[in-house]
Amino acid sequence: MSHGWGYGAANGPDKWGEEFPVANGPRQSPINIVPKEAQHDSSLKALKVRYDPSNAKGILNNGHSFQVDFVDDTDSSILTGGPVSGKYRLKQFHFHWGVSDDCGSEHTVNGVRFPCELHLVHWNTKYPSFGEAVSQPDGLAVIGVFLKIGAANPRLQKVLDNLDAIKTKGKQTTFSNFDPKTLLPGSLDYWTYEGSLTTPPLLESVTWIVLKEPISVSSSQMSKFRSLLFSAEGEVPCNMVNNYRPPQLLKGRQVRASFK
Ligand SMILES: CCc1c(F)c(F)c(S(N)(=O)=O)c(F)c1F
Ligand SMILES: [Zn+2]
Repeated sequence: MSHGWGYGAANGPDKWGEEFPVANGPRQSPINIVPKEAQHDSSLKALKVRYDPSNAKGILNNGHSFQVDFVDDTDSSILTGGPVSGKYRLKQFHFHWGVSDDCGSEHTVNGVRFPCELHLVHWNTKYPSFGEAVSQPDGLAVIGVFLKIGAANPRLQKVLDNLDAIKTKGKQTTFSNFDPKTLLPGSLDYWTYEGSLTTPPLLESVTWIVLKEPISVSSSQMSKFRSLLFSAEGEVPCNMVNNYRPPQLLKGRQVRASFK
């Protein structure tokens, strides 16, 4: 590709394989989840997340989404249990969304798309850093949470209130004292499978943990996501919408359920 990857016709998901051949690999993400084909695994543990709000550091428009970054130099914000062994440290969370409420999520359930999907990215502390972990088959664990149109979500609003300050690519601002646990639904029931990053470099290093229960978001809150720009200040404005990769082939993988 002559220019960086993105989500447009010229540089979008159908073109990523030209620069990142792993795009056609055996464990790519996202996938369509078919609950009836997901096997309940009674050996799966309950998901355990403990986050320290003081680890929240900043919020950044990275030109593909926006992310909230966390201090990850201690074990104070970690994921344990669930399908993983050991401790995984929270690095960042970000979202994927559509141009309208009928699309936007990366994972789908029985082919149903949600307007938005939250990803909480954690790395395995058996490795010295995120940078080392991201290329290892057991390097990352990402919790995926669907957002469904309903009542406005006041906890999500605390994040959206900061988007005016990061409208264009490369802009960032401080973001502190926030507990991402407040963005999780009441139930931590999950589906899990072995997959990849859903953006280039598409590394096959992610244990996916997709929560069954969505959280709510209002249509007007969705408009706030769509007010961001892919483009940098001074460039032709390009609305940050449809920053999702469509479902990829399962290629024989098993999806397990933590619940009956
Ligand atoms: C390399 C940084 C990064 C991403 F850019 C990203 F999009 C995802 S995703 N959508 O699979 O959750 C990650 F997990 C991740 F670690
Ligand atoms: Zn993501």
